[in-house]
Amino acid sequence: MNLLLRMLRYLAPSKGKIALVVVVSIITSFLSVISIYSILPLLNAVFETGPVTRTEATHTESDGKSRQEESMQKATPLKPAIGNGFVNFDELKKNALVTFQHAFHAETKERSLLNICLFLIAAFAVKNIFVYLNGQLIFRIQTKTAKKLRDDVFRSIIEMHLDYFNKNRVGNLMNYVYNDVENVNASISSTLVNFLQNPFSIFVYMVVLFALSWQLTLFAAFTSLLIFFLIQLVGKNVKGLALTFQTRMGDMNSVLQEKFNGIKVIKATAFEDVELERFKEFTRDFRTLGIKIQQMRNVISPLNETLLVAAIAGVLWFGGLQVFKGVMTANELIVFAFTLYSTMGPIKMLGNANTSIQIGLISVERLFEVLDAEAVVVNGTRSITGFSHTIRFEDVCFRYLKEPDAPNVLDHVTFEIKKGEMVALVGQSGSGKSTAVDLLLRFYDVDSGRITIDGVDIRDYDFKQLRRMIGVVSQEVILFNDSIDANIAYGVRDEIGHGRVEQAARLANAHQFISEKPDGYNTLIGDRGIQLSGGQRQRLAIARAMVKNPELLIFDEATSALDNESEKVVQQAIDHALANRTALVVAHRLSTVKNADRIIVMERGQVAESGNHEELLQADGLYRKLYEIQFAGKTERAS
Ligand SMILES: Nc1ncnc2c1ncn2[C@@H]1O[C@H](COP(=O)(O)OP(=O)(O)OP(=O)(O)O)[C@@H](O)[C@H]1O
Repeated sequence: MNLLLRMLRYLAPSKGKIALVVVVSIITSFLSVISIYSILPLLNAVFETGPVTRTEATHTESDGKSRQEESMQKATPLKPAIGNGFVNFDELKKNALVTFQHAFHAETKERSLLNICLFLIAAFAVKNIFVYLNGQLIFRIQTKTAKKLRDDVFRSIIEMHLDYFNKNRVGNLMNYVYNDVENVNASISSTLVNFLQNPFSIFVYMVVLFALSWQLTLFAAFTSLLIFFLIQLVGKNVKGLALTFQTRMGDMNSVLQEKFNGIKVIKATAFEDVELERFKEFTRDFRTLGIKIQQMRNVISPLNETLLVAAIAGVLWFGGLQVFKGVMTANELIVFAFTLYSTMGPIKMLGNANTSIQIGLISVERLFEVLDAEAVVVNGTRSITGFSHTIRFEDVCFRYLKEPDAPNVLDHVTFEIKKGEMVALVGQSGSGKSTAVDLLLRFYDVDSGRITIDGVDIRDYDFKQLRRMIGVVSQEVILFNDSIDANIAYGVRDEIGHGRVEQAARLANAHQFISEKPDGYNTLIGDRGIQLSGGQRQRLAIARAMVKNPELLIFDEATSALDNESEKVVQQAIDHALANRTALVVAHRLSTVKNADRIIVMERGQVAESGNHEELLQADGLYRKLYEIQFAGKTERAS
């Protein structure tokens, strides 16, 4: 119930349109009845016997009553009313027919026939204009609601703390934004059609059916229910299989995404044939399932038709008997069959509505879970655009897993970065260097201790402003499929001109290679910057960090090795970037940090030692060991 109420809140901005749907639905339903009912005089006119001459027509007219009217009176003798005067269907039918008869009356029978045909066209045309109008209205309502929901879900996901993305697979998140919203979209349309539009149609069709013959209507209702029940029974099996098919289809998408993303590894290991064999196995299963579904569908279609024909035959048989008894005319039986056929559509939709609404509700529940997810990293209110003195880690402890026996990834870490200093974090892989950076950026919050900027806990600051004053070059270079210019100016495009972009590119040693590209700064670099070399990608990442002239530069050095030439150019770019700037460098190559004001050596989440390069070499501790390992590696490679 709560879910429905919340969904109604999403529909609230469209309440005007929803009211319009109701009005248009009522008009459409009445037009449907009028258009169907006009068939009866048409049939009466056509099935009147004998050639019609003008004299005859004039003669009948001079009698004050047309032959058609007479025959109609004959064909529809007064029958007893149904109920206790609530609805006198016979009167209703007779009046409707006489009204139509008068409306179409003309000098000749041919002319009357033409009038009826023209009216039929006009009535159906007007009705269909309203049907179109309703379709448009409903589509606008459902897409407006789905758009708002999709925007909200995307906002909610993109604002989520980083750990949320560690715990949720990308495919799953994409599912929320695409499939779940799509399900809700379909469900809204189905609900609107079924609860605003179809009830009116069914009601007026029912009135027509009862007016024509209440006995036949009851018989038809019983037969149809039986047939629908049988059809639903078969349909259920297909639905189950179709769901499995959809899941497999989703699996195939994930497999393809993974394989194409990892195409380099596949090629480098010459694994194409193995992957092809795996894929063939997958498509084999896929095909088998497809055949099963199609087999059922192929059975269902003729089966449904046979059952429907059986229902219609039943109605015609029962109706025929009514005609023989003189309870209804043959023409009325034809109109009855036509109306019954028109009623089937809305009733069938009503029957299917439940499934669509249930699927929609499951999706709504999942989406509201995303929307309700609480922020683990709570934003502060203090504004920050720069700092004057010190950034301090004060006895910081942190662990990713919050179980009591999980080890601390950072264990009582204390160090500081003074304004203008370059501080380096070094240590073996997994010692907690990147985690310290992530805490400073408030991707996560410390478990105990605190990080301060100019003495203020960073949890008090607005974290978006905090992040904006920090330029980050991370290990993994993330570029977008856009121009070089847009990639460098990412996030600050509206604030800076091309001059600043070029200046940053020069600082990052990137200007030259950019200028050599055919479109210069407007060159598109492909998905994830695939059209650039590793070194070029790194230099663009440096330019991106430099372009905002950050108060603090965080440099998480890439572990992937570049060739000597690229390494030299990238190192130069790093040196330019670090000059005269407060910087925190996570370094793997100790050559990068020789000039650092302070080097913090991390070991298993703790600060093992700190000092400058010379001091640490002399201390003869972990730093010296690491240095010697790297140095030995270099000399080995050189020899
Ligand atoms: N999202 C995460 N969830 C759980 N554990 C994590 C997560 N990220 C890192 N860790 C663990 O935390 C520890 C510290 O990782 P961190 O990335 O900070 O190390 P690092 O010193 O930067 O390593 P490297 O030099 O290899 O980049 C490692 O043991 C790692 O496995």
